[in-house]
Amino acid sequence: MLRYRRLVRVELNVTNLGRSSKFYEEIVGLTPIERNPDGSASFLCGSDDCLVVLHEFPVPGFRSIALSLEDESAFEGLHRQLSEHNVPYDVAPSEECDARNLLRAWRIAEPNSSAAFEFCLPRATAMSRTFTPTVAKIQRIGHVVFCTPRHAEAVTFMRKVLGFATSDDIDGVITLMRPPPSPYHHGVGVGLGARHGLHHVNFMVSAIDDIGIAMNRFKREGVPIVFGPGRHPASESVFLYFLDPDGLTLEYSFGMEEFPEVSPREPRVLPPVPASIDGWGGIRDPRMSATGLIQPYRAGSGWQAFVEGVA
Ligand SMILES: CC(C)c1ccc(C(=O)O)c(O)c1O
Ligand SMILES: [Fe+2]
Repeated sequence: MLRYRRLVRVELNVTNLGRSSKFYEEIVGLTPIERNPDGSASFLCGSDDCLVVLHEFPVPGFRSIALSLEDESAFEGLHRQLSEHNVPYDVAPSEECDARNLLRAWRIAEPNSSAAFEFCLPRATAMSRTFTPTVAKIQRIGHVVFCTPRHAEAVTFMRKVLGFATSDDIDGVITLMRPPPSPYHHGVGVGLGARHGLHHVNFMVSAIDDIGIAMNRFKREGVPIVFGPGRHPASESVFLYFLDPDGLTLEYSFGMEEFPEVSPREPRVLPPVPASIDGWGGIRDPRMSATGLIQPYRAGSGWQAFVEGVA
């Protein structure tokens, strides 16, 4: 079985790097650490040392997601899986690994959405930088949810090839998956959508107060709240969704169900009704998850094979 350590990095495309850098630092509460040689901006996210990297790009949306694997043997398992299913992968050059303090990293394109998935092994020596909680006690990047017209096929790929386990399914609408042996209800979600796009990025916070304080901060700062506060019946999380300056949807949540590695409960299929998404009866703003395209990645032709023109 493929064994993952955690969701370690999400890279997003934003149309104005200065504006978004200020937002992700001052409103979301990430710790800026550096401008990268390619001009992107890196932010520490949470006590788990996750990274959010923002790239300036004409079309806002998703660029890549990175999961760390448990150890070298997991790479052998990943190689077997990708080879058996004819999924090409690119190997990170040594200078990229040096810059990111990694032993190794591979990148694939999820075949249905062309979303770039990276798999990496961090070096044992942690980099000398720490997350400083400011406006929210963020623990980690909680999950990334994509949308694609090929929802069922993408779920099958993530289950059969990447070994993700389904925790719950909102019937035919959203499938919430966890990369084993992660205990958290989901780290990746796939939604049915008219576009290959970003649905939202979740930040797991430490206390219910983080949600309430954020709600009032967003109101003061004119940040659009598009859903919540509410509670997800699937993961039991209390949530609050809001928009970044490009209209990308972000979520704070607290209190997510955790699964035991041995004998976890069976996945449920919840009916495709609003009550399956918010037990408190909230109604989503139509702007929620309406913006954000996946920048396609074309594996097999070099580490930086992102398609520059996104339709
Ligand atoms: C509305 C979305 C996709 C959703 C549904 C359920 C949960 C959960 O149970 O935690 C989420 O986090 C979601 O973002
Ligand atoms: Fe979510």
